[in-house]
Amino acid sequence: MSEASVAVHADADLLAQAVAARLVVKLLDAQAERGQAAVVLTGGRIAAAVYRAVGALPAKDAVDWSRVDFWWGDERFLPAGDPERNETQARAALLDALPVAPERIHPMPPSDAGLDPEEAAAQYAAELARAARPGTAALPHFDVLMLGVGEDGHVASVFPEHPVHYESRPVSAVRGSPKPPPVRITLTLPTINTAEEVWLVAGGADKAHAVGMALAGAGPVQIPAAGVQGTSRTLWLLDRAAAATVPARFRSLR
Ligand SMILES: O=C1O[C@H](COP(=O)(O)O)[C@@H](O)[C@H](O)[C@H]1O
Repeated sequence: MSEASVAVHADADLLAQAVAARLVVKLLDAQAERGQAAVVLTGGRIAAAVYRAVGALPAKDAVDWSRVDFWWGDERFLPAGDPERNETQARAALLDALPVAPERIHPMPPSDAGLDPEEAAAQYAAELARAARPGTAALPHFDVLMLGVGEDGHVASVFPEHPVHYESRPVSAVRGSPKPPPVRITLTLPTINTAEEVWLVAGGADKAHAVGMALAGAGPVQIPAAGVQGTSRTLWLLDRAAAATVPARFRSLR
């Protein structure tokens, strides 16, 4: 497990551009090492800005997008194509414009697929297991997993004090989400923490309290972002407003 590090950018626009540039480089490095790459996408406002920024980068054409697997960290359990789905957002902001391999896009099941949320979560866990190295793991290798951070400190759809914290399966249905919509599907924190690199991306003053609490060592049940650690790297990517209460010991890393 890795120690957290923090990078701060002047504003949300520069943050999105910097994360986009990092993502392209990370995918290039992964493809150079492994011949392919796997990224776990997130949802929310800053994520959409990052996806748009990737789409605008000339260097994106250096990535072999047909050898990138796209997974999701969480999903709002809504019908296919609903604009509030994280999948719909990522497709519109980036994936539809890239030469991706359709079979390497792995959205979480929508609510109109004939499955209840628990069945949908189990189906996603089975899809992850199929992509794992046979006999060695229940999950694929994730080169980078991106997370937004909620004002309450939630990551993916792991919310403060929610029973999902006690779920032992790798993917969980979430009922009674405090943020709409109330039904969701999420990777659990132990699953998130199998990723090689986890990037927590947050912009705006409304995120400052949660970011500060997480980096100050809050408990993960109270502030789920505090429970996130990549196996090689845990990187907080912030704008100045979101970084306002980052503890002093991280300041030299800015
Ligand atoms: O509902 C969700 O919210 C968070 C954060 O979204 P933001 O708009 O406040 O940045 C997001 O990371 C998560 O994937 C999503 O389902």
